[in-house]
Amino acid sequence: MKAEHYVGGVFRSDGPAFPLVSPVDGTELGAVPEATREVVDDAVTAARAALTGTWGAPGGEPERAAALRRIADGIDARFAEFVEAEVADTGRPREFAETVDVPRAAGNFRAYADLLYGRPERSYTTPVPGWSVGAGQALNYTVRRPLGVVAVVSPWNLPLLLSTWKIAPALACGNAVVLKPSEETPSTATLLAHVIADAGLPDGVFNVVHGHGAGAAGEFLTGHQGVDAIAFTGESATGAAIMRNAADHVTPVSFELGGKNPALVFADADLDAALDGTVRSCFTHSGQICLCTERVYVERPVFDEFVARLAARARALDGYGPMISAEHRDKVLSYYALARAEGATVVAGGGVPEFGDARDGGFHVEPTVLTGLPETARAVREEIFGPVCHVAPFDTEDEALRLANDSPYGLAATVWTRDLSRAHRVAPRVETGIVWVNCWNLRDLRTPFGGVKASGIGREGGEYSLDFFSEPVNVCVQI
Ligand SMILES: NC(=O)C1=CN([C@@H]2O[C@H](COP(=O)(O)OP(=O)(O)OC[C@H]3O[C@@H](n4cnc5c(N)ncnc54)[C@H](O)[C@@H]3O)[C@@H](O)[C@H]2O)C=CC1
Ligand SMILES: O=C(O)/C=C/C=C(\O)C(=O)O
Repeated sequence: MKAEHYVGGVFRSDGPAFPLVSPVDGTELGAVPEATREVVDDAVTAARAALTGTWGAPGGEPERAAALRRIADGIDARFAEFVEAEVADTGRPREFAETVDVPRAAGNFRAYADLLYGRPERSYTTPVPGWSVGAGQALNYTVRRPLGVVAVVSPWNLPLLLSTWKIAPALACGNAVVLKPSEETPSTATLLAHVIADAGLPDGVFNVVHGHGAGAAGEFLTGHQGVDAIAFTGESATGAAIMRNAADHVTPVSFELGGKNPALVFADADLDAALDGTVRSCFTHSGQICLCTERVYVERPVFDEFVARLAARARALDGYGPMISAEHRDKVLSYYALARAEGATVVAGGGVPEFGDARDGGFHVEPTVLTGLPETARAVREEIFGPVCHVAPFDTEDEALRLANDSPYGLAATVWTRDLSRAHRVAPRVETGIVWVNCWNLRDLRTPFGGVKASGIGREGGEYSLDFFSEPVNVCVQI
């Protein structure tokens, strides 16, 4: 699929082009148009114009829910093309795109078509006070209206899943959307625009502009006066830059940012299950999921066994996929070097795999297990976003919690224990937005999703997204 902008119902490719590079073997896959300020202006103008139509009008829920279902059906109908595009752009295992990315994208639209009907609003009856005019009562009730034009800025790690996770609730609430996908992974966004065009949404309700972030399309969009809200997933430092840019227009933001996620493995855990879970949470998509574990704390009696078995599993991994770009591979490798310099023992991996085929031109790194670093080490504190974890021992529950919470981030944690009381005691004390007990990345789309501290602002999912993407308006009627 050739990457194109989609603006006001029209596909276009204006702006200088930049190359799209395969992370698997470094070959060029195609060219992507870089949206200029004019293209971004056109997209915001088209989105604003669409708001004057029927899309976000009161009572439009049935029409919007039907449209979201047509989009979901359209994704299903082009399933193979979406899989192809996501695999080519990201280099991820095909099975991951087939079982996670594409089904979940359709699922995001279906979930919000359903959720539109499940929203009770409260009403309050208030006595009219003596100092007011007349007597009797007033009835207060809340109506929800769309925010307006929503900018969605999405990352490269789960391009379709994460963009539709924001687009679906934004559209459900009657907003018009301008999507700026990552420059690294533009293809499924263009394909989605075709599906949305075929689903018959009014022109301008959904728009896509391609291009880079800082000093380019992302910055033009998030600083645009015509944008009423920003939903962003990506690096925490980028979130801070977007906030500064949005401050002039006091634009509300919903942020899903980075993490340095801890796993706590207690000695009473089912160690096989904890190992399986930790292999998944550290190495799925080569660690390029914001929910991935990078810090593992293991109770001392099982520490040596756990490290040995985790390292063996890491060494045996195959087909885990490359880093997204040469730049990101170099960043991850620089952390491997830094960890060594900081005194780490490299128990598994630590380098670049050799395949003896075309993949040697790609951006692969080895799954890596480290031990022996102090908690102050940069490799323990900073998000690496690669297939790497540091494993450290602990002796008490309080120590485990102290270690887990000593982080600028607070996105997701996993706790492995057979002790039910301990699980319920520990989970609320971990300073993250999500705590998984004896599992990882089990998702119910109605639950609050997001992080604390530098890991984000606000929550996505279910009614939390519907709340962000709509404005409550209180109507007070004297009766
Ligand atoms: N928490 C998460 O889900 C993710 C975290 N990351 C982290 O970010 C690091 C770098 O990856 P990137 O793709 O470069 O993440 P990023 O945060 O730079 O990019 C995410 C999106 O924001 C846009 N963007 C970048 N700078 C912008 C700006 N100043 N104004 C507006 N938009 C801007 C990008 O074009 C992209 O669409 C990774 O190494 C990882 O640490 C990356 C992807 C997802
Ligand atoms: O990696 C991220 O940024 C977020 C991942 C989110 C999911 O996997 C999810 O919503 O299920």
